Amino acid sequence: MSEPIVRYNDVHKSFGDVQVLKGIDLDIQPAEKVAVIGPSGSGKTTIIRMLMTLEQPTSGSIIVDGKNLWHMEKDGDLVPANEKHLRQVRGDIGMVFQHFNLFPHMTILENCMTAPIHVQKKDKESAKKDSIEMLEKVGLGDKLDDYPAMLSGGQKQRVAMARALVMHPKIMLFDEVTSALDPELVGEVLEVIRDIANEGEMAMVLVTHEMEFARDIADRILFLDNGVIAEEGPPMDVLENSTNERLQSFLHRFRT
Ligand SMILES: Nc1ncnc2c1ncn2[C@@H]1O[C@H](COP(=O)(O)OP(=O)(O)OP(=O)(O)O)[C@@H](O)[C@H]1O
Repeated sequence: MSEPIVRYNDVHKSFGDVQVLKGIDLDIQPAEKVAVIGPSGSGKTTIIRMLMTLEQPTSGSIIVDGKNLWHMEKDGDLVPANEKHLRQVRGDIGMVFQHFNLFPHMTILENCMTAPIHVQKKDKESAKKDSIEMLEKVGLGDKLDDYPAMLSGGQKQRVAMARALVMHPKIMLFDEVTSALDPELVGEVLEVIRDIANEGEMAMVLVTHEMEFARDIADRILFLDNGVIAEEGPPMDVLENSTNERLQSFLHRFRT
């Protein structure tokens, strides 16, 4: 097996007195697709927000592509990471949120071009070319000059995906990206994720309540319960064959 692209080592996270993650050990392989399921409040979002450096573990470490997220080497010692180090690590990771977080005053093309120009320091022409290519890939090649307010929720979410993809991340994180959508718009967004997954190159971590979708595209499903990974394995094992009672009752709620 190759070196993992992501490694969590005994990661704990507390907010005040509340222990949200209680010892997460997890390796994710390059190109692996991992779906995270679990009850509300079990820590699913916190797990992936930590990968994006939006939250810092209370203890334990997270390694992304060989780089420690929060610490860097200096003169042979591990010291707290500086902004430059964090920017470098973040460069490997793209994230799509439940709420689209688009810039309302920019066209969708400008929304996509901003990070390549300002973060990756690409020239405007190549940022534009890449952004158009990604927007075409998510089916929005005819909307380049529209503003976010002119788009449906599904289209906005597809812009958010193009904006993350244009950075060519090694890992894509999806945090309940269909939860805020009207039911009839969910399919078009899942279809785009499925296409990205089928290309196969990137590792993907998806927090989702779409069990059928998780079954279809994930290599592995993690059931997070009360801050620990209570069950994990291939979709069939987790969704059909597990004897974990908490998992069974969680799944039962989706089936009824
Ligand atoms: N910034 C924060 N400050 C304080 N508490 C927080 C913070 N972020 C998360 N929490 C708490 O941590 C717990 C886990 O939250 P998290 O969002 O990771 O759960 P989740 O499994 O994604 O839930 P859901 O399915 O409802 O989105 C919750 O009790 C939440 O209130």
